[in-house]
Amino acid sequence: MSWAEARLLAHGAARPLTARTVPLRDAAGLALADGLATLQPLPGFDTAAMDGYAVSGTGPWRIRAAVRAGAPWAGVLGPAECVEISTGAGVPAGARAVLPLESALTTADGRVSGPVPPPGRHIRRTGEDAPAGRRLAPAGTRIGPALLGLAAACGHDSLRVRPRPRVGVLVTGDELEHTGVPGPGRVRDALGPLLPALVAELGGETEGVRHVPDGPAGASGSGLSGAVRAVRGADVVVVTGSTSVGATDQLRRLLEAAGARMVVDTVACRPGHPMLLAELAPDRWVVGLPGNPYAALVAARTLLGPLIAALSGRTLDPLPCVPVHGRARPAPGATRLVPVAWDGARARITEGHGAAFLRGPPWATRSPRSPRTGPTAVRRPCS
Ligand SMILES: Nc1nc2c(c(=O)[nH]1)N[C@H]1C(S)=C(S)[C@@H](COP(=O)(O)OP(=O)(O)OC[C@H]3O[C@@H](n4cnc5c(N)ncnc54)[C@H](O)[C@@H]3O)O[C@H]1N2
Ligand code: MOO
Repeated sequence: MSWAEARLLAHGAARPLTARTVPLRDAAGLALADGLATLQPLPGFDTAAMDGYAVSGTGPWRIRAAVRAGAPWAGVLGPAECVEISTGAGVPAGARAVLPLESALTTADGRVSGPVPPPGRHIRRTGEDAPAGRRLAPAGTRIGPALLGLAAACGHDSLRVRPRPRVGVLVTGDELEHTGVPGPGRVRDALGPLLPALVAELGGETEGVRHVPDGPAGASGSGLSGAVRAVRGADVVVVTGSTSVGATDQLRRLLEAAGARMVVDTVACRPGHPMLLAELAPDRWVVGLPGNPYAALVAARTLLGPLIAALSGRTLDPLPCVPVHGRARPAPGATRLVPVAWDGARARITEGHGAAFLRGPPWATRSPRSPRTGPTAVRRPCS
């Protein structure tokens, strides 16, 4: 299976989690379950955009009232009349424009004079940004700070969202140490710390990280199969370091014995090819990541990212197609996955990306511009 196909299959495998309604303060980072429509026109009334005078006809203008933000004035301006007005206040009926304070003079008889502003000057018209009912974001949009502000501006107190998929992490490997500098033949666990942060970045929530011995399940139910059963309440169980064909690599045997449905079983990419995705029971997913840390990272981006996006009701972003420079070993018949840092419109391969090493990946950066807004010559989506 090609790398591109594996990504799409992982995204296509799962249906979105059941939607729930949450207050705005709890919605950051989640995905909209429904489109976001505005409950009122934006802005909701003709609004002064400058401190000054809302004037009618030509001057000099007689001042009828002082209008402040939040306290509308119900009168109607006639010719040569004005109100003193604050930025953000409602512009009264009959006003043609706002004359800024800096352009206005007061005459000896207390009237206002100044250049006649063109119609509509410094007035934000009702619904100028969006009429009431307009859909401003589709279902599946990830809710960032600006979208929260927009939702509030539209009059919403809560949003229907998809909850964060819950991910249980099982780290296997009898050679692993979880603190300090490992002794001879021992290895420091890099994935226990890496995965919760990656899961959060991908839009999920880690239920817990458990360390599981390599040995098969004994009568006590210990071992990987017992550990997978013990992860309750998670939508996805991620297992690291048990994907190969060695004596201690039990994940495929365990899945087969449990009657799991394999969705992705080995991918034509380097590193990370032993990765897998299986449905253990309806709506319960297992992602197998290779033990080599960089291989695990790319495998998680290949399968876990799209799976979490699907469970969250989000679409998969198209991949940008850009010129890349730097050294990468070709992988005949497979996709070579390398960390890249953006270097203007090009991507530079960061050194130190062997399957077992994490020296290069921390320097990888996301695209500085969306593939949809960048110059098309260098950012056509890859097929
Ligand atoms: N006969 C074959 N052997 C291997 C093949 C193969 O096709 N045939 N594939 C190799 C590739 S590629 C990979 S990747 C690994 C995948 O193996 P596992 O997923 O079973 O992982 P392990 O064997 O347990 O570990 C591999 C390597 O990674 C280190 N490791 C494991 N977990 C961690 C961790 N949490 N933090 C840091 N390092 C970790 C472990 O010590 C090993 O060095 O299989 C190859 N073999
Ligand atoms: O392909 Mo393995 O996944 O070399 O680390």
